Amino acid sequence: MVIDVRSEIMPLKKVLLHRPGKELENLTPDTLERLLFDDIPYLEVAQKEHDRFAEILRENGIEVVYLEDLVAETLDQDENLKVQFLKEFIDEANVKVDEEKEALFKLYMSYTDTKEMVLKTMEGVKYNELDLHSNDLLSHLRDSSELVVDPMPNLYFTRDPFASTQDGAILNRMYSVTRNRETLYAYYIFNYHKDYKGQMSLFYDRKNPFHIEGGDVLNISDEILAIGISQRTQAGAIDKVAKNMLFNKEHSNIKTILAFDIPNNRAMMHLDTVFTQIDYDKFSVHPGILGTLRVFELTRDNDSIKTVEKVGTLEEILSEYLGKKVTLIPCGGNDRIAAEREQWNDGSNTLCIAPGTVVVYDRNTVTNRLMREHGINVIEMPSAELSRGRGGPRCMSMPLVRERIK
Ligand SMILES: NC(=O)NCCC[C@H](N)C(=O)O
Repeated sequence: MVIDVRSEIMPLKKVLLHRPGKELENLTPDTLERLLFDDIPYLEVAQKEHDRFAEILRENGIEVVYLEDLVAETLDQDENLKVQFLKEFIDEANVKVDEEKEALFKLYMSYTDTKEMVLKTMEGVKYNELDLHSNDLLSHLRDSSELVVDPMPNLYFTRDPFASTQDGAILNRMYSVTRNRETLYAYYIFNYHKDYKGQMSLFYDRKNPFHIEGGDVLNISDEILAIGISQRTQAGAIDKVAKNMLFNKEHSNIKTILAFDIPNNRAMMHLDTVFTQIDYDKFSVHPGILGTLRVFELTRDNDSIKTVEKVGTLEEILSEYLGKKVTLIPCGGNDRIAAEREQWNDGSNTLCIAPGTVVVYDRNTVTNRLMREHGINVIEMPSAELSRGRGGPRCMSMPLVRERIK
């Protein structure tokens, strides 16, 4: 199977990453908020940190594949497909002038190496890179160093444009314009790459009206999917996923979807910024959600879906559905200042690569020590520059294959 993901913790065998590129250098102070960053990373160091992340994964027997490579392989299969992709990409890039669209197409097609072309689509384009000849008022007034196509700096957070689950993926419509453009890459891989086309299920469509993001989706077990109702994921999207997965015996064993109603704010933008599973019975959690939570249980009821509201603490709810008592390890411990500091720097956003083994940001020292005190094998990665994008190791990875629970 090209995709086989039925837990958050079983040994990770294959994972999708994107190495941060020049898109980070097209961030400017006045675009940070719109492009969802809190500062401008130092690209060379961010790349070194990301290379160490990939090296840690490979050292643990995990096959690392890069988004840019899969997209290039897809488009290299057929020149017409490359043209079709570029036309669709330019349409979704919000370019308003026909001459600029034609000049963009010419620029992208001028790349003889398809991977370089793909990286250029990710990086963003300035007017002074285009061969433009118009002599209208617009052309006289535009600043040639301005961007005609936005960069996509969030692409290294491969967790979000789609969510692997069962034998396929939830291919998302995303909350923001800047990130929704990212989902076109996965669309082309899943529908045209020779290894993926027809070899996997799609449980959501990027053209659906409601937004959902992969950071909100946790594979609690082969039969239970947890999805956050958050700043990034709407209830209507969860209803649609439920219809596509609870009545699809051939491709989905999911029997229950748990929709967690979490605070709608940037610090807790996805469910995986407030809790992640790190062992069979252990979770790293943000103390801010240790109180009573609203969770909705969606299950099949003959030909319809039954939705029941459950009220309880995260510990009670997870213990009930996992059928065992779970331990919640608070991010930053019991010190509120440390908890807020380390949650902001994604201390809860761990990537579990095997039961009890997690990759974490080195900067969250209190949380990392606490996890070790609970017997967790904590593998630290450098994070000073990568964390400026407000995502952690789980955000920066999308599992494609995990071993199944025996
Ligand atoms: N799963 C995640 O928590 N992803 C983090 C995404 C960070 C990115 N700057 C965003 O705001 O979407």
